[in-house]
Amino acid sequence: MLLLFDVGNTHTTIALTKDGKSFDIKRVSTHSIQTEDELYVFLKMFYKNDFKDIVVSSVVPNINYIFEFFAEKYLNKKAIFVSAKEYNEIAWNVNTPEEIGADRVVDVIAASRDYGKDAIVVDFGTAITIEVLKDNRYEGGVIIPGFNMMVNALFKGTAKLPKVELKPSNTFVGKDTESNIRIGVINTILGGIDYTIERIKSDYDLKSAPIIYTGGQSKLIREYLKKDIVYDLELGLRGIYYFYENTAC
Ligand SMILES: Nc1ncnc2c1ncn2[C@@H]1O[C@H](COP(=O)(O)OP(=O)(O)O)[C@@H](O)[C@H]1O
Ligand SMILES: CC(C)(COP(=O)(O)O)[C@@H](O)C(=O)NCCC(=O)O
Ligand SMILES: [K+]
Repeated sequence: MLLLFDVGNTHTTIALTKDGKSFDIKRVSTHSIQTEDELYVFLKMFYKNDFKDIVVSSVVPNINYIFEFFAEKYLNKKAIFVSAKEYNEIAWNVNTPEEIGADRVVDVIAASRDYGKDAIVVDFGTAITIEVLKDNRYEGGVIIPGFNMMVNALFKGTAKLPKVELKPSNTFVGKDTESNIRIGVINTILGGIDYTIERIKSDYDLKSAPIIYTGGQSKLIREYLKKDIVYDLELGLRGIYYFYENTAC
């Protein structure tokens, strides 16, 4: 069994898998991961199996050492970390491939493996990212503040605005402060993403490319997705598995 970690700035998704198709998933808050021994105790509560390898997609480098210590101490192995430069089935057509967040790398790997050589991926996490894949070439993308980040920014940056609960609104004109914020934080961003995707489609001739939404917060907007959008919550986990298959096997 393989143990996969998708370490995001808010949550870490832990997944046990044999085949990269089905996953036994647990979610922890990333800041709760403090030592390799605590991680071991936590994992033993949920998983009885032994782990063949651990594969980590991390965008929080200052806790990567915990996974290294865990792998050495409890598996007598080296933890495997996702990075663009080690995956050569995709051309990383950006200035500094080593700079691409591992979560974006695995989204792109899984998109190319499961949806074809062209795809547009939107990952709704702490930050929202858009990835452009054209002819199996990663052309780069977009980074947008996440919904919660924007609610917090308005709350911390003003005297009177409250921290509102995230709920999309089906109107574009708010009648009270909360709905004004919700429309500003969610509806305008979704509209901006739609506009950006239309521009990407015309600039890169990607008119028929699949549009894939993923990430913890995509659950929030699922009922607002247009019919031509694919909702794939396990995209990144499959990408970690494909990375392992391609680089460690
Ligand atoms: N099941 C959920 N329902 C609603 N919001 C969620 C859910 N899971 C995560 N979130 C929110 O989405 C944001 C980040 O989601 P997540 O994908 O876990 O982020 P990251 O990968 O950046 O750690 C956080 O603000 C978190 O509170
Ligand atoms: C943009 C991100 C913060 C998103 O991470 P997340 O919201 O999943 O925590 C992450 O992909 C990252 O740190 N990227 C590095 C910069 C780049 O990809 O260009
Ligand atoms: K993410």
